[in-house]
Amino acid sequence: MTPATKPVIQIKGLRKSFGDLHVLRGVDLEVNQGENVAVLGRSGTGKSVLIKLIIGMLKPDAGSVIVLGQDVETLRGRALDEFRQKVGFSFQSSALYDSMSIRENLEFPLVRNVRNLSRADIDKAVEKALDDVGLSQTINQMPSELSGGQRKRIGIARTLILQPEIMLYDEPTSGLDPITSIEINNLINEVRERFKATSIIITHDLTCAKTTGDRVAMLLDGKFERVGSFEEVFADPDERIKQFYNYKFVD
Ligand SMILES: Nc1ncnc2c1ncn2[C@@H]1O[C@H](COP(=O)(O)OP(=O)(O)OP(=O)(O)O)[C@@H](O)[C@H]1O
Repeated sequence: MTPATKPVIQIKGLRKSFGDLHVLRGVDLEVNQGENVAVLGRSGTGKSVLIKLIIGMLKPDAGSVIVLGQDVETLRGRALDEFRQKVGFSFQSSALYDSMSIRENLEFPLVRNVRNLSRADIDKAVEKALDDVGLSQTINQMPSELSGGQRKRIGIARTLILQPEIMLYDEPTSGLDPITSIEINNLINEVRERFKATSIIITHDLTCAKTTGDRVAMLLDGKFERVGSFEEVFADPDERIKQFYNYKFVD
């Protein structure tokens, strides 16, 4: 197997229900090293549940999630902490601490997760992470002084600072105007190029899926009904796809 086709996320027969609500009904997906997969689905179809299963925040009812060769369900304690450092999760809300400066927001995951770092190491890592997302000038600002797009970038920088092997983006463009969305899409692609990271991008945004996804996986009725290039997934759309994605998108 060549490195280009090495699967780093392997999901098989994954099922998850909450009482009578059968959210995931047999999800299968393989994501290869260095690949960006965009997961599209309507609100409430289980995209966040899927992410939580991938990072071990939820347990599957059936099926398996193997990430970086480890069965996520079996990870506990320190092994789970180490695993979560390799899998960066960028929240929909950016989840910045409003009372902390941008510098302090970026230091936070480092200080919490990496032991024995010197002040100089921390400063260097923060400066590099900010430079990676093109926002060096914001280092001493507060989150409230930044635009929505800048906050999303800082959220991504805060995830990148731990140099994860996998990036999970939850709605990276939600609430942004089309131009700022394009900038975030470009950043997601740059992250793949520069860090050779493997990414799953959860989105409702067709432009985001088209721009960032090497492949697109369409979650419908608890399963990935269609997986392939954007063009393949939207060729010959059935009624369920047409109903929700019948609008124009930016190229
Ligand atoms: N811990 C939980 N307990 C009970 N029900 C839950 C739990 N987590 C999610 N659900 C339900 O599972 C369904 C899928 O939720 P999920 O958050 O994954 O949707 P989503 O596709 O991410 O939606 P959105 O695009 O709106 O964020 C929803 O009906 C939700 O209410």
